[in-house]
Amino acid sequence: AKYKIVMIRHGESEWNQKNLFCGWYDADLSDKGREEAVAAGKALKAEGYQFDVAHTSVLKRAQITLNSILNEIGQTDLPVNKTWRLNERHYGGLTGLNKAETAAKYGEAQVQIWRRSFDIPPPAMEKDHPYYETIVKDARYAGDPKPEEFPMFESLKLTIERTLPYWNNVIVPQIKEGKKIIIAAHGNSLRGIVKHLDKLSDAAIMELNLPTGIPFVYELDENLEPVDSMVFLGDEETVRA
Ligand SMILES: O=C1c2ccccc2C(=O)c2c1cc(NS(=O)(=O)c1ccccc1O)c(O)c2O
Repeated sequence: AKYKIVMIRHGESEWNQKNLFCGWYDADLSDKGREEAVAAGKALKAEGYQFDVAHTSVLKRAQITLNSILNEIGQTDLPVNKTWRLNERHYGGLTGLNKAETAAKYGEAQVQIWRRSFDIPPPAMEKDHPYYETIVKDARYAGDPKPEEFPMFESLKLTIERTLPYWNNVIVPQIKEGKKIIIAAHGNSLRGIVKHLDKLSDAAIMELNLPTGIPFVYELDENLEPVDSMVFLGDEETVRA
């Protein structure tokens, strides 16, 4: 195929481990997540991968995953682009809640509605939310997104709508220049790219749960149409809901 691009969902975070909605909260990787990241680097090294540029989110769980990989393949000097557009979906007022708290606060029926919907957002993160200041005032965002654009909640639809402009305007031109690219991001931002590449329906993309810490490769033709979709390196465990 004309082009190849590698993507990876970050390793398990400390909040994944506790089954908390994480979203834009900057949780660290768990020990397991760090091990996953190192294993991913080793798998890429074993296949001889080298890159010209990396793209990741502004959240440390994706950045540390990427750094582990670059360390394993001996490319710690690689240019890395960090953007909020590759961040995880923003879970609004649910940020920091676990399953029991969510069901207790909103009821099981509402949870099932949210769980199955593509465009119904969670409740907004209000100013009195425990993590409002930590997230909204974080210096890493400094005006991007603009204050009037800064999300306080996202549906999967909204997440995909803010990820794809970065794919189309930044990553695609680099692919066409022949750059070898790795993207280290999050379950829902990667869903946006996968949905776009494979022309998946809203229902189909909601069925797709990318495993943490396993690199996958897309081979694209000259029109950036997939020749090979989502080929996992190492032991594949594609999780389908
Ligand atoms: O409540 C939600 C939800 C609410 C608002 C937007 C999106 C989602 C969503 O995508 C989701 C949910 C629950 C569960 N499962 S759960 O009910 O077991 C659950 C609830 C709370 C925290 C973690 C859990 O695993 C999921 O697997 C989801 O994908």
